[in-house]
Amino acid sequence: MASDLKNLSVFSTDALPDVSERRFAILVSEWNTEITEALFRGAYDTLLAHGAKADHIIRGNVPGSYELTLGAQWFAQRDDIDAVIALGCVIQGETKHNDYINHAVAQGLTTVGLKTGKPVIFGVLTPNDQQQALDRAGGIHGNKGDEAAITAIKMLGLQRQVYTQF
Ligand SMILES: Nc1c(NC[C@H](O)[C@H](O)[C@H](O)CO)[nH]c(=O)[nH]c1=O
Ligand SMILES: CC(=O)[C@@H](O)COP(=O)(O)O
Repeated sequence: MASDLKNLSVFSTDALPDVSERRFAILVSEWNTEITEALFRGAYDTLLAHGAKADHIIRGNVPGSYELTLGAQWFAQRDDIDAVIALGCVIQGETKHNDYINHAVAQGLTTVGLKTGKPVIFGVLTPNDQQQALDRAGGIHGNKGDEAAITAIKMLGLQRQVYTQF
């Protein structure tokens, strides 16, 4: 398997932009809270470690991952928010419910980003079981929250590059 024994959170942090004045919203789903709290800790700590200020990070909770989309839209529509990080964990159940949630959230977050022109980061785990979730929330495969934070920072850097005149 592609992810066997790999730390999926290994990423380059070379040439990250200055985000000391950037403002971030982190949305956290309340389903599978052991996992999503670990994702939040990873995202929050990674933002701070790479230049964001604690008072420039706002957290919002949503009941489940399906609600991440509307929560992301509310934050992304704020003039004082530059990027939104959406964190959740949707574990395969007995039915296809998880598929519907995952597809809705992926498409919904994409739409919010496109409509607002702001980075809206998909930090949602879609594991088959609890162990796969634990492995990606600070376990052997890293922390998806770390990755989501770095992704937000990198996209803000690209945004600045794109909209900076020659
Ligand atoms: N089963 C999981 C859910 N289900 C709840 C939905 O996200 C949603 O809140 C509900 O359908 C009402 O709209 N949510 C997760 O984040 N993770 C799950 O494993
Ligand atoms: C993944 C979920 O939505 C959770 O409610 C379990 O779903 P299921 O009813 O398919 O077991």
